[in-house]
Amino acid sequence: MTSYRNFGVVGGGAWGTALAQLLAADGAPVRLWVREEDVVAAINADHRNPVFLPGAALSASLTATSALTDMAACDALLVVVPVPFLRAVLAELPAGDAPLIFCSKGMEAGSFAFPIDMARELAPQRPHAVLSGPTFAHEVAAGLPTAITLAAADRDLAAAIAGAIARPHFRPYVSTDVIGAEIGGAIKNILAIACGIVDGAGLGLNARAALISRGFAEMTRFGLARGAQAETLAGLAGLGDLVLTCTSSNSRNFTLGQGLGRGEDAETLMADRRTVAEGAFSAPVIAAAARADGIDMPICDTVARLVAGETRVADAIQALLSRPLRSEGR
Ligand SMILES: NC(=O)c1ccc[n+]([C@@H]2O[C@H](COP(=O)([O-])OP(=O)(O)OC[C@H]3O[C@@H](n4cnc5c(N)ncnc54)[C@H](O)[C@@H]3O)[C@@H](O)[C@H]2O)c1
Ligand SMILES: O=P(O)(O)OC[C@H](O)CO
Repeated sequence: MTSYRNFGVVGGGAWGTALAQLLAADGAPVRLWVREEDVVAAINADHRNPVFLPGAALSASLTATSALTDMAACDALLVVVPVPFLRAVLAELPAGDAPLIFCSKGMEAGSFAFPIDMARELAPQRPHAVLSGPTFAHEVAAGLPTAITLAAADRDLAAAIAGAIARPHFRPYVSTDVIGAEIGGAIKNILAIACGIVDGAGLGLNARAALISRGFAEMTRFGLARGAQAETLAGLAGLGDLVLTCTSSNSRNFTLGQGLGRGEDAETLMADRRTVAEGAFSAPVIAAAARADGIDMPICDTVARLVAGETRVADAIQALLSRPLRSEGR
């Protein structure tokens, strides 16, 4: 079985930096591609990422570069670029056959592509995998216990990557259900915005539990229709991540929702921020994909309309609560 030792990480936001630190903590050399020159300089000089992961001390063996060509020497690449910018970065990656392990959570506007779909188009010669689950970056960087799904169509590839990135406190579970892992991560972000809205609007914990449960029903309908396995959606990359992000103000998606719930408008909340709330990008895309496929996803659709400023929170809640009664299995 191939063993991967020379990891590169593409994307120096909070999650890319935390994953690079995970792999470099034992002194292994890890190369991190970072778009922002000030962040490259801070990582190399001070071993810190003050913009995206303040507070985490980084190993000296983690070095940053702003040149994607420097990633050519790596034998596996973790790709951690937010989905709206992913296509452009993939197109600039140097050619090679090192596997790409996608760690971003979302669906691209227009194409309805998940990261793996973009990779099949732009880097078909490379093997592909997905890493997704309940993983706040600052906790992983701090070495707190974490479990995650590592999915690849080729089980041997998934097992080889899982073995190479596993650490005593970081436990990947192997799966071949790539689409399930991608769908779980993309949809939980949207539902975290919904739960933040409920929190910000002071609607109570019953409402939050109802949203998590009915939101999971939406994730399951969408996933099963696209060939995902129910056990993946009920696992770390689906329900596990849904519970984490829907219950914590450490989540950027949840805090965006809290602002919306307090009556602030989405444009103001998202202006000038350097971090991403992927759910705001994915909500209209998943809602449109579901509509096109005839899949009922009222919560995701409502989040999409709230983020677009097309409805007000009070009206949206009223509309959701006044839908016709139905069986729970639907
Ligand atoms: N932060 C977490 O705890 C966490 C955990 C798991 C998964 N994720 C996922 O990882 C992905 C990256 O999130 P993050 O938290 O690392 O990012 P972040 O919010 O910390 O930082 C934003 C990132 O976007 C990049 N960016 C901004 N504009 C860009 C452009 N035009 N072209 C290319 N890149 C651009 C920045 O360079 C930076 O890397 C997202 O899909 C997120 O859902 C995040
Ligand atoms: O801060 P969020 O909402 O992007 O969530 C971060 C991770 O996806 C949690 O698993």
